[in-house]
Amino acid sequence: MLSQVHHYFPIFLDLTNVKVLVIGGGKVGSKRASKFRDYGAEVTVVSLDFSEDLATRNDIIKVKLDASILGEEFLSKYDIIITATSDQSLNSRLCSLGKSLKKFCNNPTNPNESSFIVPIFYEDDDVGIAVTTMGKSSIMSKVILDKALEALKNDPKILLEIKVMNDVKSLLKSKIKDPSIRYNLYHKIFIDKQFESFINDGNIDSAMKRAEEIINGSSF
Ligand SMILES: C[C@@]1(CC(=O)O)c2cc3[nH]c(cc4nc(cc5[nH]c(cc(n2)[C@H]1CCC(=O)O)[C@@](C)(CC(=O)O)[C@@H]5CCC(=O)O)C(CC(=O)O)=C4CCC(=O)O)c(CCC(=O)O)c3CC(=O)O
Ligand SMILES: NC(=O)C1=CN([C@@H]2O[C@H](COP(=O)(O)OP(=O)(O)OC[C@H]3O[C@@H](n4cnc5c(N)ncnc54)[C@H](O)[C@@H]3O)[C@@H](O)[C@H]2O)C=CC1
Repeated sequence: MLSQVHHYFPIFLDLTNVKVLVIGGGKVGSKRASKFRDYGAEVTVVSLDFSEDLATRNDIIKVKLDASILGEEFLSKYDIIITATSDQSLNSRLCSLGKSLKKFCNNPTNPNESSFIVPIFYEDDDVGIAVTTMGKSSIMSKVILDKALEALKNDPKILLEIKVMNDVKSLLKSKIKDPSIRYNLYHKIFIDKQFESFINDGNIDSAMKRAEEIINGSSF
């Protein structure tokens, strides 16, 4: 797994109150600024000019400035820095300065310099799926994501089972104090044939009753 190639650890971040600086307010910068803002980050865009999309967003701070004058003091104020100007060497320099200040930096023009990649993703209240091809092709990442979503759509049982297994977890937490016993029972219920067959029939009430039966019947 750990070859010479740059590897990235996937995480799902809560961006509430996270301070994001986007440098460059063109096509790429606007899209990223909007996405990060939509997910709760406090976003500032520094650019020579701003796209129409950005101009209409009053929930994003815009600073009209030549980014080549930005230094440590300014960058220090942010948690995440995205360098999306049309000047590649400026992007590289600022991303590298950001990383030296222990900030997370994304340089969309050069994934090898980025501390994280912005993946193609889908997320709702139940499922999050993020795909990258390590910057090789965002088009192919989209193809992979669409295949995963199609597979989910064709198997509605999975979505039902996520809800049921979450209910089973709540039930276990209310009945059993020891986490290791809970964990074992959680798996026992999941692989139980009767439980599975109730889920296959969409019979949630019976599935939950069966789960309770297994919990009550276990010796703990
Ligand atoms: C490494 C990465 C940056 C990172 O670190 O985050 C990166 C890199 C590059 N993309 C390029 C091109 C395009 N990217 C898009 C779109 C998206 N690209 C995004 C992510 C990423 N792109 C990261 C890797 C993700 C992965 O591994 O899959 C998305 C998800 C997020 C977002 O941009 O907000 C967004 C999805 C929108 C959607 O479809 O839902 C389009 C289409 C469009 O804009 O409509 C095109 C034009 C067509 C094409 O060429 O594919 C180029 C060449 C630039 C040049 O020509 O100079 C580079 C640089 C290079 O390859 O050198
Ligand atoms: N990762 C990705 O998904 C993609 C990356 N790219 C790359 O991203 C970069 C930006 O692309 P676009 O947004 O399409 O370009 P664009 O031309 O739409 O926007 C560039 C922005 O940078 C700003 N800018 C330029 N020099 C500046 C400076 N010194 N100080 C402050 N702001 C400055 C401009 O004012 C402009 O708003 C390009 O290098 C391009 O190759 C392009 C397409 C997709």
